[in-house]
Amino acid sequence: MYKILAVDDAKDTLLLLEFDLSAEGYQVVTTDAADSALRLLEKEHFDLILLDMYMPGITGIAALEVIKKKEALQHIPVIMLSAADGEDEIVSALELGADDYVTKPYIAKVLLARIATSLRLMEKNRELEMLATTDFLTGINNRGRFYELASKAFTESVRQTSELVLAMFDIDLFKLVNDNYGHETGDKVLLEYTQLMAKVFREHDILGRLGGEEFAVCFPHTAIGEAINACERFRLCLEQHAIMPEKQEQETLFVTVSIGIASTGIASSGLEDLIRRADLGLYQAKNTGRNKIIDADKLQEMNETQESLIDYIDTVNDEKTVAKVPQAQELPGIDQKIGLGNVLGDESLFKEILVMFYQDHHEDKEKLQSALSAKDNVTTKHLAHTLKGVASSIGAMSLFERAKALDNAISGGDKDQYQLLFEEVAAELIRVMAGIEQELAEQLHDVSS
Ligand SMILES: Nc1nc2c(ncn2[C@@H]2O[C@H](COP(=O)(O)OP(=O)(O)OP(=O)(O)O)[C@@H](O)[C@H]2O)c(=O)[nH]1
Repeated sequence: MYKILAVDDAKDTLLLLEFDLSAEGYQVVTTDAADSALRLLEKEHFDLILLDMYMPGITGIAALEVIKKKEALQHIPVIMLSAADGEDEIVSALELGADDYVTKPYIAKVLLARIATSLRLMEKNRELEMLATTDFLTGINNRGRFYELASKAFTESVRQTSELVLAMFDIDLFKLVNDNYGHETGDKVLLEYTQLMAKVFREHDILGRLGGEEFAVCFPHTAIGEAINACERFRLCLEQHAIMPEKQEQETLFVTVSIGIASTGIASSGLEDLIRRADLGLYQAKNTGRNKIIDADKLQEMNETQESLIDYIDTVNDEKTVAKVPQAQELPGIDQKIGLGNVLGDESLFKEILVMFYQDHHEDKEKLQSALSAKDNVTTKHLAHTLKGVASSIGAMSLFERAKALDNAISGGDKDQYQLLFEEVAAELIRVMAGIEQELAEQLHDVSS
């Protein structure tokens, strides 16, 4: 049943409204002043407001202005009730966002018809908003809506100096589910996975599907330890959750998830930075066996400890005797802190890995281009996916982000974007490879000869 708030200083009009609207099946709440109406709107939910233009104290127009400026109220349709001669006021009310107006004394049939039209429009708007903000398969926030809500929560956390945590989730080896059980079962897995998420996480945690099998949760007002516990609970629940495939003859299946987590406990320049760090944790989880949670803040702390250890060793030893890996700025596109951290600070191993990376991937640009030209999405996806993984291991974070964008676009079938995203990957590949070529020329030569 729709609930309508009727605001008018004339008691007889309120009585009439209450009678006419109740007879039509609406729930009616009446009040004779705008300030009490605004208080009621703070406390209760209403589907429509009937607002008299002229009232002592705060006028209807002033109240309308307040309503249309408040995010939580501005979507409620407002029908102004006005004396027949108030044309200028009617125009200003419509300009301020009133949805309609009805002149007094009103004709019940006309008023009811206009209320019905406004409510119908409101429902249509709600539906459109749902479609624009909800993921069609799982019913949770889509990427755009997730970013919008998480950004708001982030700003709020800065204002209130409270901690906020962001976790990125990626179902492990999900491609195999589709390959072995079919796409329909893959969809079922995504749906049950989301239902489990909604069950395990709290109502005010923000859930979103960012694309494919990648999800995120933003935990406002939460300490990192609590968020890790919640994620661990989810990881365990999922691991034990049996899913019935669509084809009955197939065996029950189980999936696992890798999770990267980061908090505002460590200085964050913004939501993007938090997401980037959580993403880094996620790919570390993927690269070190999957089905686990990696706290990216710990990775950072570890890197910082290693860095000070390296600095200490450097000062103790004679510079010439320490085989130093080129510094971060000497290797374009590579964050040495991350790359070195991934091999626990072992510099010579890091060099070897860079050489291997060069050997295995310096022709990826050409390979990607020819796969794209041949419209061979399987090969393009494979190349982008692999590149994404290895780029994160060596700390080539920009390359990682670009390969990931291409990988996601292919998973989402976003064909218009392929060439553009490929060009971004290609440009970064050239930069990273040229840096390695220049700095590690000797090692590359040793390996090839
Ligand atoms: N059924 C189904 N599959 C999807 C959907 N969106 C993306 N996918 C599939 O998800 C798979 C993602 O696979 P990859 O990105 O290769 O990664 P993975 O197999 O999960 O491997 P790791 O992430 O390395 O553990 C691809 O096969 C996509 O086709 C969807 O809405 N439904």
